[in-house]
Amino acid sequence: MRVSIDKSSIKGEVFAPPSKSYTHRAVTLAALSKESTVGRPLISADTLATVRASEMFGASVEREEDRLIIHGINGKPNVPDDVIDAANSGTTLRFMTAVAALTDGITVLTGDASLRTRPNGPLLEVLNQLGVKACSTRGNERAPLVVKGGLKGQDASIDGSISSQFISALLITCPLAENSTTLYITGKLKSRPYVDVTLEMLELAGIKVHVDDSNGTRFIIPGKQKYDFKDYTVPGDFSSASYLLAAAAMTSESEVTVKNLFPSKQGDKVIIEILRQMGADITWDKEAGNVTVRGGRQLKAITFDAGATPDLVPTVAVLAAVAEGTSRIVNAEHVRYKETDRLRALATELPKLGVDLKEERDSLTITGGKLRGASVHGWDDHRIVMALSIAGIVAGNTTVDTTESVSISYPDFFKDMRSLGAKMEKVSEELS
Ligand SMILES: O=C(O)C1=C[C@@H](OP(=O)(O)O)[C@@H](O)[C@H](O)C1
Ligand SMILES: C=C(OP(=O)(O)O)C(=O)O
Repeated sequence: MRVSIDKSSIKGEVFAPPSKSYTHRAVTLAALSKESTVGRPLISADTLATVRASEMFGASVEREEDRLIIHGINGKPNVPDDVIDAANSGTTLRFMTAVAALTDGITVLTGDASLRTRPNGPLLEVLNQLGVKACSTRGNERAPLVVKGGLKGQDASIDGSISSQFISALLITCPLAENSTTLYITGKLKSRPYVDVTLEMLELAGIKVHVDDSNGTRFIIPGKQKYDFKDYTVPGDFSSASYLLAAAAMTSESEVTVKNLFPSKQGDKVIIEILRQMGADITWDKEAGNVTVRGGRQLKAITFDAGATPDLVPTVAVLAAVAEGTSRIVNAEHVRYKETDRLRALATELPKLGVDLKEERDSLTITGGKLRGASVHGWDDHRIVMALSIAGIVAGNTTVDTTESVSISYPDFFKDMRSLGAKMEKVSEELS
């Protein structure tokens, strides 16, 4: 679907949508427990993929007003009676590939065209070290994947430089293995805050994991543990909030408060520091959970290391496009393995809006200036669509296509932006 966007300032208050990452974990841990409720879950295409997969492993999930009631499988997943389709969700595919290792049969997992291009090699390799038979049908480490259960647990090492989801997936399932596992991380662990979110949730479920960062990183995971995840309420999502906060910072006369943003292990809370560093007028009332941004200040260029927080790259790239000076987004190679190659996508679309940008293997160099309206492509990637959309309220006279992809993480993005006064109107339905 194409949306047309005109110059706008935005004013008002919006609740941050629930966190996608916390919702995935809450549903997965609840499914491995006996009985749990998950309050204020994000209901989006990605998290529904995790719900469906959990049900295929034998859990039952009922939706009651603003919570999910989950009857879990108490650590023993059934062999699914059909292929598990993770759709567009990398988190679902990785987590459920590891859950499949706990069954006493064979599970096939697939995804949409985008997900079937994303790498899973390190996860497959380490599962085979841990007593599982795991492979990809095409022999290219990409979904469709086939997993024959038999997770034993032992010492193993895994490359952490491609995706932290492989590590989170193992932290979730190895506690249920026969034996203990020590997981040694090789390479530079990227997206570490997401592992910290996993560890936080495991502790809530009564699962013990010892983290040793003294000489490199290793996780010591005792086996034969039991999940006891209880009632949980999902916090607000800083990655989704980043678009609202950045939009306000880039447009004069804007004043926006995003609510439901409390101190969190989410790495993407750093968007507040980034905006402050760029000179934005931003305040965070941590007790009330309110972040307020007032627009109108000239933003200044920054250097942003994307190693820990890859999902902020589209937001920061657009901020850099209007900032005074030259910004660098570095340590970003793993941002190429998301729904799209996001460095490539941004390097293709932002110049159409008049942005001076240079793409290198693991970085973008962006010199800020005046944006001009253009017709840009969203690459069927929710984060590219939302970043280009907020660029559109600065540039004016802009259209963005494939906007239905916001259903992945922030289904109400356009509704919320319009409620704040953004001029964003649906133009057409693409023939898909
Ligand atoms: O564990 C998670 O919830 C996520 C981890 C990150 O992926 P990588 O660890 O592959 O960088 C991030 O990009 C994704 O949106 C969510
Ligand atoms: C890459 C993302 O999620 P996933 O890896 O779960 O597809 C994302 O939300 O940007």
